[in-house]
Amino acid sequence: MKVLFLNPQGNFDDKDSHWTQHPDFGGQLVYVKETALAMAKKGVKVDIVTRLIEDEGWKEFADEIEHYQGSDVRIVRIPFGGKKFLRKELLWPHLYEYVKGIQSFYKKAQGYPDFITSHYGDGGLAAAMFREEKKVPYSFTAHSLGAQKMQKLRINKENFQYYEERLHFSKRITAEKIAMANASTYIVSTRQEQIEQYGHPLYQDVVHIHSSKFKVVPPGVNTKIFQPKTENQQEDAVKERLKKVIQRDIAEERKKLPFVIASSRLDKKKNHLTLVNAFGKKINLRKKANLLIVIGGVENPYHDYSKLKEEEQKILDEIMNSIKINQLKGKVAFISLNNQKELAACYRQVAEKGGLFSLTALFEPFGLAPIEAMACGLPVVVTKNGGPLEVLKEGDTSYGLLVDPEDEEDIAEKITAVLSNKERWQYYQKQGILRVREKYTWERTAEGYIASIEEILKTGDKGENRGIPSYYKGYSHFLEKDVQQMKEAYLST
Ligand SMILES: O=c1ccn([C@@H]2O[C@H](COP(=O)(O)OP(=O)(O)O[C@H]3O[C@H](CO)[C@@H](O)[C@H](O)[C@H]3O)[C@@H](O)[C@H]2O)c(=O)[nH]1
Ligand SMILES: O=P(O)(O)OC[C@H]1O[C@](O)(CO)[C@@H](O)[C@@H]1O
Repeated sequence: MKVLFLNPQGNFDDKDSHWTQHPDFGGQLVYVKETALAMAKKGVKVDIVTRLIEDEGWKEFADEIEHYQGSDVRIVRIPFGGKKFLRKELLWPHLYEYVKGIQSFYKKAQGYPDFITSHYGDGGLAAAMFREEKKVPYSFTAHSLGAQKMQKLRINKENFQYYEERLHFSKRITAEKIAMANASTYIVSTRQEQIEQYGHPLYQDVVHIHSSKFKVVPPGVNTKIFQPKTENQQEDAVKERLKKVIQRDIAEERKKLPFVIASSRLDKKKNHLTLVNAFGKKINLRKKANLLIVIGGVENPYHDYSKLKEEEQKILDEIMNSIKINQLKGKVAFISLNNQKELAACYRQVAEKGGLFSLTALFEPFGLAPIEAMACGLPVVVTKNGGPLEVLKEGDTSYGLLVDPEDEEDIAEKITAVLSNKERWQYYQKQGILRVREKYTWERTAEGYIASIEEILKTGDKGENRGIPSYYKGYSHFLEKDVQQMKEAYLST
């Protein structure tokens, strides 16, 4: 069986370059790579199909074909939308060129795939356009849906146009709906995603939340990387770097305190700010811990972060401002980590000193970072908005603490509750490790995908035949009326 993973945004290479150092290089790439590798290990022929980029700043993505070391999985890069890097919000008008490129690549080479898995609205739209012409069924994995992002960014009548011009939500929501309507199956990470995220009013004309198309397939954790205490030199390198950061950023009298570590992309919806403000406003929290913020690619934000993208600089400006007005200098440290191995080593160092992981995202569709931190033996205190609600609580059993990400009091209370009670800290350390071992492995994710694909290939394509607006094939402009229509629909929800 031959399966393509369509993931036009971000990019892939053997070194996982740029991961989390750009908003388009995050968990979705981890998810696509790990699921593809795990499926290939089970004998499936897998290609990850993404974009060919010939750009000074993105040198890793100029080869048409690349292999992951030790795997048959190929990264196939199709030229579309010019040569320069484009952030995901700017890909919409070029996806048909991507589809035509895929068709000619596979026609020449070795024939079309049996099945396509599509990722995010852009991958889903491309799969729908491919299927319309070549009748190959596909699954849709949202990773993140536009409606929730709009809500959490508090988009309203006043700022709608501002965000539309930058993030093109009307193009994204329209694409997501096309992807949903024509898909044979929806792969979701949690039941919560199926009911709450797909259940948003904006999607109700194309999806029924109790449809049999839904398959709950949880993502996994690479437990070769994310595991409790281990003896390897990576620890020493990171241990040294962490020591220097403590020396540089933490006041003398506070050096013994444990860390609360935050390690997500600098994206507004990750909401680092409320966590920093909680430190600033809640003395009981400050007494118990220092804050450690992971920022890939920036050595010392107290000194300079001008190399970051404009959006990320704005987010860091807010964080630095909060540190200033709350007199948090000496209580907040920054560390730059360049890959998952270093991240895991840092998690283990924080766990050794009795710290914990926190993520106060306004909305987190699933959240790979929390389960990775748990796998390293770190208790977690994370947002209750989204996937973590289902990951950290099953029946009466709790595997970590859930907080309202906009309530500094709640955040401070839950963090200090774990840090001030050794038994509770040990309980959540154990629960976290157990939860990941029981439920989150990429092998099981691959099994879920293969079972869904085999079922579709046996019972037939379940997708509708909903047409694709000519804008996405370059025959027209995105019509103002479509923007207005989505704006009214969104503002009425
Ligand atoms: O220095 C770093 C820091 C983080 N990461 C990785 O980046 C990923 C972050 O993933 P996640 O915590 O899931 O956040 P997002 O990047 O926002 O991922 C999106 O896609 C994921 C997969 O579907 C979902 O879990 C998220 O909810 C969704 O927002 C993790 O695997 C981290 O290991 C690195 O590789 N290097
Ligand atoms: O915040 P947005 O625009 O919904 O995009 C999030 C998506 O971007 C990525 O960071 C790209 O990897 C994904 O992890 C995620 O699916």
